[in-house]
Amino acid sequence: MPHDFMPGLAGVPAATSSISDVDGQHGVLEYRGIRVEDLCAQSSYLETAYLLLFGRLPSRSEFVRWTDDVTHHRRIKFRIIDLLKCLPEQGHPMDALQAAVAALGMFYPGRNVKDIDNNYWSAVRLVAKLPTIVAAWARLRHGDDPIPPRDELGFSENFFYMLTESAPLPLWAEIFDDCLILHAEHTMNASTFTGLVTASTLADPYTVVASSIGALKGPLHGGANEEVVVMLKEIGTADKARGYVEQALGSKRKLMGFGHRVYKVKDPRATVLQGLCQRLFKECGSSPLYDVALEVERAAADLLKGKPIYPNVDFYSGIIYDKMGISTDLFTPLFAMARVSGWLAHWLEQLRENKLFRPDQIYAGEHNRPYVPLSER
Ligand SMILES: CC(=O)SCCNC(=O)CCNC(=O)[C@H](O)C(C)(C)COP(=O)(O)OP(=O)(O)OC[C@H]1O[C@@H](n2cnc3c(N)ncnc32)[C@H](O)[C@@H]1OP(=O)(O)O
Ligand SMILES: O=C([O-])CC(=O)C(=O)O
Repeated sequence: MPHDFMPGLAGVPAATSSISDVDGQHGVLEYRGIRVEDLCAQSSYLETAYLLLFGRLPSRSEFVRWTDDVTHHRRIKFRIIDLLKCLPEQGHPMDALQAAVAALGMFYPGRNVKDIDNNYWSAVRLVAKLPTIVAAWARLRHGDDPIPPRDELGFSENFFYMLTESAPLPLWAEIFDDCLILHAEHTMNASTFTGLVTASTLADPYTVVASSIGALKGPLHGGANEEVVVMLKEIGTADKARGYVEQALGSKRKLMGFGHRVYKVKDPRATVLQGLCQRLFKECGSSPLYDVALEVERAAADLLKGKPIYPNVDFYSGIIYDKMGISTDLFTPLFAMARVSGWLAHWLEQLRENKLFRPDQIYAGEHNRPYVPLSER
């Protein structure tokens, strides 16, 4: 049956889902019906991950069990650390993360994705171990030993501890946890769709997550958070922002961290992230990058008048991570650490009524061409 071709599948539903919803006209994002602003104000990343994965907020005892399970699965096998040691230290951390996650699956080879108990433990391991892999790689590439997790530290606190060998200020852990909540899920984005296609072949969840990590890396998707800070540093000072934006738009270059397939207003996550920037700066002093970013947003609003192109989630997140001393090339791995719960929620949902993804194409090539032997070409 012929259908209209929609480049980039824009507006084409790829699944029926009850995990999250975006109202792109009004700038509303809900996870399982709860607004992200409310989750940031009242929940934690781990509780939000449970909500996404299992469809509702946990009871007290469920939350204790989930937290204990994740906490006790943070360690990674020394052979994963050996694998990371073999990778080129100048390589991108997203590639190291993807390789390590794919390799994790070799240690936990349960192939039966219909086994609900096995699936629970796969979700626990992936949520628990991604931060350990990211922190281990961040240290190993500089010749430092990885720092093992500490069970008495919360999810975000422990990540900072594994990265820096010291627990963060409580405010930093709180703000970082909110960043993870904001990045945890976002309907049928490119990396979730990638994971869903992989899931539909009944591949194991480590392969699903490894394929999603690959899609997240690109600069049109999660990789934009790194590009934004590169751009802000290149601009340098707020007074140069307008000229930069004029030049970029004049030469049809995209502003990184702006625009979205679904949002036709400012991404609500960008607004929350700005609030987090302000809380952080109140305690730790301002960031010149933030002043440049505000000016870029102002200039873009003037120059793009009439076009629905506003800051997205990637615009302000890196400014927070940069202020916390995290290297720019770790920003997209931080996104993956958070988004793994969304990817896995979609994996579990897909398995409930799986149908292999196998879309069609419109063939635009030739037919019946003669084969010309090499000697005659
Ligand atoms: C977590 C995330 O993935 S959020 C997105 C992160 N990505 C980025 O920030 C990269 C920059 N942004 C973009 O490339 C795009 O906005 C996307 C890929 C996110 C979504 O875009 P799409 O829905 O595919 O729209 P598309 O790229 O076709 O753009 C439509 C129009 O808006 C313009 N536009 C879109 N984004 C931008 C931008 N960031 N800067 C300038 N112009 C833009 C395009 O040039 C195009 O203009 P035209 O109609 O005059 O040719
Ligand atoms: O929804 C999208 O296309 C991209 C996005 O914002 C996300 O994945 O968080």
